Amino acid sequence: MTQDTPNPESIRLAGIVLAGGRSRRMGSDKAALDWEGEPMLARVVRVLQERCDPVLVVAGERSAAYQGIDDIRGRAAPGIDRDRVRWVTDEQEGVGPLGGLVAGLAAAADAGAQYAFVCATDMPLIAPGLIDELRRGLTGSTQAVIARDAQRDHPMAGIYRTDTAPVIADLVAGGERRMLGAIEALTTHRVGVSEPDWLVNVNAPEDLHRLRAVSR
Ligand SMILES: Nc1nc2c(ncn2[C@@H]2O[C@H](COP(=O)(O)OP(=O)(O)OP(=O)(O)O)[C@@H](O)[C@H]2O)c(=O)[nH]1
Repeated sequence: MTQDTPNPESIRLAGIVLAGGRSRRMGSDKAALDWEGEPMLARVVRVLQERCDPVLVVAGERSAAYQGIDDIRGRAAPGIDRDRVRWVTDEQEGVGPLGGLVAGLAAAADAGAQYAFVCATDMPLIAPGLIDELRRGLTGSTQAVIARDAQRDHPMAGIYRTDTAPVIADLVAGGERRMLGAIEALTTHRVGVSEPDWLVNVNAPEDLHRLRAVSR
């Protein structure tokens, strides 16, 4: 069956922010870390809301991020429309971001979205332009469009069809834990993005210090 290439401008995109995990290398909850005056999670949600509806924040109840998420839920976060944010809990704890991806895609499908832009909470330089460039890479048969830079593929920055949730759930059930495992199993298109900074993520305090120094 051939599928028509969707019109990139008319695709309704949900947003998924993977925000669980342990933040072991950082030593504190990455979602709650300050970036230019706001928690990183709040920043990422605010940027996604420029292109995605709803935005789904996915984390496990025991994850380090829960504190940060609760802070953002409880506090007035400027620029965020809280009615368009949903909070999704990992179905299975401890299987890492791939488990969060399954829960997020299933929730996005329930919300009526055919596609979802997926990213991580630890990407403080993310911008709507990244979503626009990925969206233009979608064709009818594409199950995932992910960003790549000169070094590598970035499955944490991609648009996924929401009907791939069961495929990825099967991978997780089979023991797969790598995000790359998902894109190897799907019909994936890679897009070289014009601004590699959009893809920068911070894992440890030194990453954050370095990025703050160069962003000044
Ligand atoms: N929903 C969900 N998100 C996760 C999970 N594990 C990691 N993430 C998110 O996926 C992104 C990349 O996570 P990693 O840096 O690989 O893992 P981490 O647990 O955050 O950090 P480390 O403990 O230092 O490995 C981050 O935005 C995390 O918040 C998980 O089990 N569930």
